[in-house]
Amino acid sequence: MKELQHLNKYFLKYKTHLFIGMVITVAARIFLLFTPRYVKQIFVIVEKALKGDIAQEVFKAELLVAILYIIGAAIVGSILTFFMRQTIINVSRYIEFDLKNEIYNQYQKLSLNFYKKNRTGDLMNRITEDVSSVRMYAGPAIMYSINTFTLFVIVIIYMINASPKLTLYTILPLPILSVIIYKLSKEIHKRSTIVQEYLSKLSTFTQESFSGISVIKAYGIEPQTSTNFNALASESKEKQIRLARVQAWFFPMMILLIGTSNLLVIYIGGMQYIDGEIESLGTIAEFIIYVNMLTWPVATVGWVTSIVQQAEASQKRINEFLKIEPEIKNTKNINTEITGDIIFKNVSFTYDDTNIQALKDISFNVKVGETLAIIGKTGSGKSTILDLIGRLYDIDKGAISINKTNIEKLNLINLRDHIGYVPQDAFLFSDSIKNNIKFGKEDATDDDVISAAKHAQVHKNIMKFNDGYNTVLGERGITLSGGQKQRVSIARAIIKSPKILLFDDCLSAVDTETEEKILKNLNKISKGKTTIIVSHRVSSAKNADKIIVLDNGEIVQEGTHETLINTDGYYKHLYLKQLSETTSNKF
Ligand SMILES: Nc1ncnc2c1ncn2[C@@H]1O[C@H](COP(=O)(O)OP(=O)(O)OP(=O)(O)O)[C@@H](O)[C@H]1O
Repeated sequence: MKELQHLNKYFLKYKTHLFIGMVITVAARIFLLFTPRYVKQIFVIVEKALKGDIAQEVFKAELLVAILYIIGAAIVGSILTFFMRQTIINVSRYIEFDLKNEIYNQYQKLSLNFYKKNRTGDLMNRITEDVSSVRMYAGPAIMYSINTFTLFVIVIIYMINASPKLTLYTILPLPILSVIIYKLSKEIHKRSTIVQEYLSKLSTFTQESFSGISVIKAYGIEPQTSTNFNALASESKEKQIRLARVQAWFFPMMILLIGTSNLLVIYIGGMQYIDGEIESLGTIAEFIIYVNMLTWPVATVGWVTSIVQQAEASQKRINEFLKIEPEIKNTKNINTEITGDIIFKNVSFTYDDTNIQALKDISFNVKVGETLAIIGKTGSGKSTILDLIGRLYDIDKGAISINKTNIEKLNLINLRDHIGYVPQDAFLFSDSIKNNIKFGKEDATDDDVISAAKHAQVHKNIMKFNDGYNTVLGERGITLSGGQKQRVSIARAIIKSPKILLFDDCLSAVDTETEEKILKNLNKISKGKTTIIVSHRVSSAKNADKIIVLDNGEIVQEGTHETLINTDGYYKHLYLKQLSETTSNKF
């Protein structure tokens, strides 16, 4: 129960609801317990009438009163049961909502490294499956526990009052029932966890197949994919059948044990009646109802125990994530002015998970209003530099400063707010084009959106769609071409009008003519801003104020386009190669 203490703050938050729920639960049980007592009463009245102890009119009147009591108590009890669920189960839904938000907010705070170390499925499971099983504890488990406790205490008092001996025999099989249900619930949970695992394997498999359907079709591997799917589905079916087998025992076991208790009541009660130990057959009827009333609550003791164990395990997994301190911490809460003067001083950086040293002793600076281009072979560390400016990772050695302040001392939110970043792999959300662009600036007007799209040279393409800017993009923006996606992503960065613009090879999918136009526009809008362009193309770099060439995490060349094309090295080689490609493309 240690892990579940995390929920105490929520129980405290909803204490009024919970208290009302508890009072209603107790009241509902009290009313429902009227039935057996009045059933007995009816037996007594009938017995008296049969013996001729009461007149016909009195008999009818007393019978009517008893029946009305039973009906009235059942109605009130049912209404209270409705409100019992409405209060306690609702509280569990509120707690579920709060907990999901708490986990989601924590996820948002955690750094990229966390996402690399944990699989998406696991992250999803904690916010869905684990929260669901915790909710079962916060709602049904608590409700059934109060229910069982109240019912048990009242019923046992009533039963002992009526016949202590009969009480003993009646409740004897109940603990056995509880233990059996506990064992069954545990087994059901074990098997249903396996079933869940298979269901998520199946959905991951199908999701991947649908996302990669073009590759599957292009390679003609549909039959192989179907065979793999069938194999997985058939394993999943086996697990489902194993689960159904153990679930099938649940009700037969309950019926068997209720039957045994009923038989004991009738047999022992009958013997006691013959021996004159109990006065009326009504007591036997009353006890039969008690036994049936007790069976489900007693069974729930086993069930609730298993729910609490599952919830404890789930909350433990949730707590593990909630306790993680974000690696990248915001050390300053007040905003610091950011103008975009960037200095890298002897920066080295190694990725934790791969142990790859991506940057080795890098030093450079970009002044406000300047454009820096970074050129280099694939894997040379270009994207890493951009990630470090946005403090997606903290560095091992050296210092990165903006406005002469170490970025670790800047307000993180403010820093990222001043950066317009266009990643290599443009990610668009399943939303309208307009909202995808506005993502960078929530309060942007339609005119701002259009202007950003024009600067990114994508306005004309957007206007060709029937719904224009309201065109909804499918999963990962499948209705757009690679180049269009890149340009929407550029518009998203431009609209923010940030102090620092970071472009990570984001013109790779557009033709050189469009690239030229975009670069010209960028030149206009980046006045007074710092721009860093990562590229494999000399055409993207040539107009930059400064160019650095990276190789294997080190700066191997540095200068302007003019100086670099006149110096032997990677840049000149690349320039000549791309120049000859352009020339040959013209013919
Ligand atoms: N998230 C990461 N985790 C671990 N290693 C990484 C990660 N990102 C990059 N690396 C490694 O760091 C090195 C530099 O990668 P980086 O992405 O910075 O290169 P790049 O020059 O941008 O390459 P490209 O031109 O192909 O985009 C590579 O060896 C890469 O494998």
